[in-house]
Amino acid sequence: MVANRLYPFEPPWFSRLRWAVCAQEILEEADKKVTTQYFGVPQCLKYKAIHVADIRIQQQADGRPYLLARGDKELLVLPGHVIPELNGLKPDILLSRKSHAFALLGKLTGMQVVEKTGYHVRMLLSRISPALPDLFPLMNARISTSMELHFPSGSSGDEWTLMKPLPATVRCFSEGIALVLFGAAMVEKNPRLVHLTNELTTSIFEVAFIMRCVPSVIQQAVVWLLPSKWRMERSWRELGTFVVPEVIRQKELLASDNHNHDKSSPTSPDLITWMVKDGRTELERDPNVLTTLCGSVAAGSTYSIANFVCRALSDLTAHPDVLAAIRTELAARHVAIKGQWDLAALSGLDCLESAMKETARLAPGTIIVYSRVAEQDFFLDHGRIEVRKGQFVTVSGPARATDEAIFEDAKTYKGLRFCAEEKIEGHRAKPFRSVDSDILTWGAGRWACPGRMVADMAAKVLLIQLIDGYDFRFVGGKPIKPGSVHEFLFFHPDNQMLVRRRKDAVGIKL
Ligand code: HEM
Repeated sequence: MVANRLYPFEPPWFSRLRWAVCAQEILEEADKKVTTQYFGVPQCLKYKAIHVADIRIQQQADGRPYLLARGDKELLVLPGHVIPELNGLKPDILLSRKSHAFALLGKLTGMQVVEKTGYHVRMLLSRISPALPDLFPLMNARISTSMELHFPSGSSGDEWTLMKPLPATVRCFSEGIALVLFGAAMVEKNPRLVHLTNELTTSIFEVAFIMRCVPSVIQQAVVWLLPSKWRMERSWRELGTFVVPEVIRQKELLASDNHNHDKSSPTSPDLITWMVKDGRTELERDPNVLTTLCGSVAAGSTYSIANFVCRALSDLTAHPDVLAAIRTELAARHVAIKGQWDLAALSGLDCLESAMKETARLAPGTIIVYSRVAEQDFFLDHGRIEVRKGQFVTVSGPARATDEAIFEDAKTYKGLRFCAEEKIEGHRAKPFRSVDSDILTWGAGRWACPGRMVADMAAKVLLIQLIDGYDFRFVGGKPIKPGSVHEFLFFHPDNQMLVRRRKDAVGIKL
């Protein structure tokens, strides 16, 4: 028996639709630690008055694996405690790329090449993350200027302004991500790149989210009925008109520099420049492949950070005590560093780091994490779990992140839980940017998010200035719940909040 399948020969499309609208409830029910259980109709289906029989699934004992019908694939949901064992498996046994390309419908969204290469991932880890001290002032300037533009201006104490935080933060992070992808010179020369990567990302997600509801056999035809597919194709082509000539130009330049034996680091520490410089194989030097890799990094980054920052702001608005503690901490740091904020000054903010972890723990970007495909048969957990070649495996994020054995009062938001006196040492040793297989913000193992250092820096640049400079309030005092589609949780782009300049801001300018 399989979770989210009502009867053995149920057409997979029904599982697809249920998963698209009720993934959270389906996973939560399947995670319940019982041996055999009836699962009632998910609450959201009840509201929509769809009559389906009770879902009966066989669930093994506490912490044991189970099968989940997502509609497009049957996933083996593994217990979180096997993550260290999975981390030890070599890439010829367990691979992440295939499952990422599959989940975001690489064939339809134009990102299929990420199944063949992890070059962009390697570059983010080995070249971009170490270059963050150089990128910091440039990224900071772009994000901060955009913040001034898209958040309410005016003197402190002004009337509240009703605004949509997600589109505003997406604009800020598009500036930062464009810089990481293309470098300052290219973005200044072609400001259109900022909006273009944003448009591309939006249409990629629209195509993927809608087409995940359509049976696989007709996807290739049906996708062309979507306006977002046409928009996406246009954006990919336009992106190519910027990236391809730049790659060719840099390759020619490099060829002449190599001739002069120039082995120095490039002057601009951006993804394109590094990919051109380090590319060894045909694939890694192909301008069209590099265009796709830049587009797929944009897709994986901008909305992830924007969603996270909006969720964090919303959590802090709902918990003024946590917000006050962070403001006090920021004011103290501001005085200690005499207002000179650099990359080092963003670290060691215990309260802020704790609140960031808590938001990521309770409102992750996706409820299933550590998604991989088995390339060979193997056994786990002392031979108790058998995984067959070709099997898609995953881990339930909420089952791990809200496990009472790991987190006390696990389902309750406690923004300062990680910096409590008895936890502070562990907290400082594992700041927000660290891979943590209890919270799973970044996944885990060798394929944990390669953009986590960039995300940590960019999120703090915006969060610190927003927390110090603005007051936030819910419309009608009603807290905002995360939206969800398939396994993805998000802050809805149409969500509104009331925002105004803060009277007693200490004036942090990064
Ligand atoms: C708060 C923001 C972000 C969150 C929560 C997040 C989370 C994640 C997670 C959970 C994964 C899957 C890891 C796994 O399978 O174990 C992932 C993959 C990835 N992330 Fe992020 N991410 C964020 C920001 C970024 C940024 C800023 C970048 C780039 C600059 C980025 C680039 C990527 C890429 C390229 C992958 C795919 C890795 C692969 O194919 O192996 N992410 N991210």
